[in-house]
Amino acid sequence: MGLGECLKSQVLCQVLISYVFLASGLLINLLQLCTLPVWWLNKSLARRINCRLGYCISSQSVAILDWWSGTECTLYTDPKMYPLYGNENGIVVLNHQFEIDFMCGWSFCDRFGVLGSAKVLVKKELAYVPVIGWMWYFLEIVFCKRKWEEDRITVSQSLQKLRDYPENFWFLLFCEGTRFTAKKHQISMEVAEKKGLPKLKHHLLPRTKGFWVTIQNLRGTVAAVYDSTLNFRNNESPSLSGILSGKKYHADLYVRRIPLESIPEGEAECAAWLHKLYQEKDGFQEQYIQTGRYPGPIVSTPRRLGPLINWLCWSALVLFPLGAFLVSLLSSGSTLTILASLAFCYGGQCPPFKPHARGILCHARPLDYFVIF
Ligand SMILES: CC/C=C\C/C=C\C/C=C\C/C=C\C/C=C\C/C=C\CCC(=O)SCCNC(=O)CCNC(=O)[C@H](O)C(C)(C)COP(=O)(O)OP(=O)(O)OC[C@H]1O[C@@H](n2cnc3c(N)ncnc32)[C@H](O)[C@@H]1OP(=O)(O)O
Ligand SMILES: CCCCCCCCCCCCCCCCCC(=O)OC[C@@H](O)COP(=O)(O)O
Repeated sequence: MGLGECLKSQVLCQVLISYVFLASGLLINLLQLCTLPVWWLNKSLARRINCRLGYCISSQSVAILDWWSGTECTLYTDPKMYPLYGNENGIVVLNHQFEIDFMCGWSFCDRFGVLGSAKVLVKKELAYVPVIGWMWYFLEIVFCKRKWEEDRITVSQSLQKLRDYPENFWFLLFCEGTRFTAKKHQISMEVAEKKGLPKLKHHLLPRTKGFWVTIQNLRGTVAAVYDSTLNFRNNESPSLSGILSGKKYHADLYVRRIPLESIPEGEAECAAWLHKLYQEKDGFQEQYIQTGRYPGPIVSTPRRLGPLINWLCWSALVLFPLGAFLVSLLSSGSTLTILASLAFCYGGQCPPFKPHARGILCHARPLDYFVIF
């Protein structure tokens, strides 16, 4: 094991990364709160400031993925479409199978300059999570309760507000509505059978209402749907704890750009269109599993330095007071205080976290609970 790998596997490093994320995140949440008066004076300026502040938080997860773990994210797409990515608004339809799928999504957002403004239709529970949830509130993320009677009004209202958003954005939709597990797959295929729809092997049956309401409300604002299918090489089962301990994964993302005009307007037609899209996505996954490749060429999208620089700056800012505190603690000379501090630092160390299947958390260390939501 090299020095780098040895360092990355240290629990202390993972604790420090988490400390930087939480301390700087809360500080940024506070700065976001301070932008409230700006909303009344100049809404567009407030939104732009919040995009930058949001970037400071979400790019830390990109830095950990791209630079700390060294995970490679490869893009398969039509090179002719490449210049459009990041220069127009898009609705991203992504499969929801991996614990770190959103981190790979964020990494691609960064590579195309839309990380700060990235949007998602997310379950309401996440709005209350400090740092990420509070950041999302200021970024006008769309929350849903997964109760259509309530969502049809609130989701539409939130989407309408994005019509005059001052920056290009990608709006992410996990149409499956929940992360893939074997049990959920079995139930959803029973629903497919009842509805007379073809069975899917690698996806859950998509929920169509969120997609339809998004298309309906963002027509004229968004140029295209980016149909995106993600998988990992060599049957890797990536996890956040793996990323934190510096494990390198290999993500492959296949993106097709579908102009919004080609998507039907009526609810039933739009739903049928989405079901057909998921049947095609299922075919792409099958091809990937059989051949290790998606169709089409690979386009180079190198990781960017921005997230690393941002991460180093925030680390310096929040680690300095922590270092000063520890020095003053050590110089106090109280053996009891020093022993208590050491016990606190290492007390959270449990046996390694092992997911027994993709996406299922079965034995988590304290830090893993952060993403169990
Ligand atoms: C170039 C590079 C390109 C791309 C880069 C990639 C990405 C980057 C982009 C952006 C990144 C930004 C941010 C990412 C950061 C973090 C995000 C992380 C995680 C978020 C995870 C979530 O929160 S997912 C959960 C929330 N989202 C959703 O639920 C969306 C999908 N759901 C819907 O659309 C729903 O319809 C709804 C929520 C709007 C309403 O739900 P409800 O349940 O009330 O209604 P439904 O219509 O869905 O349900 C009733 C119908 O469903 C049928 N049914 C019943 N059981 C099932 C079943 N098991 N499976 C399928 N269908 C079922 C039932 O029969 C009803 O059918 P009807 O025919 O009667 O309608
Ligand atoms: C404390 C550790 C910090 C270390 C720094 C690393 C940065 C990591 C950033 C973490 C950001 C967390 C974003 C929350 C995303 C949650 C994804 C999620 O919630 O997926 C599950 C849902 O789809 C389905 O939920 P269910 O249908 O099971 O209900």
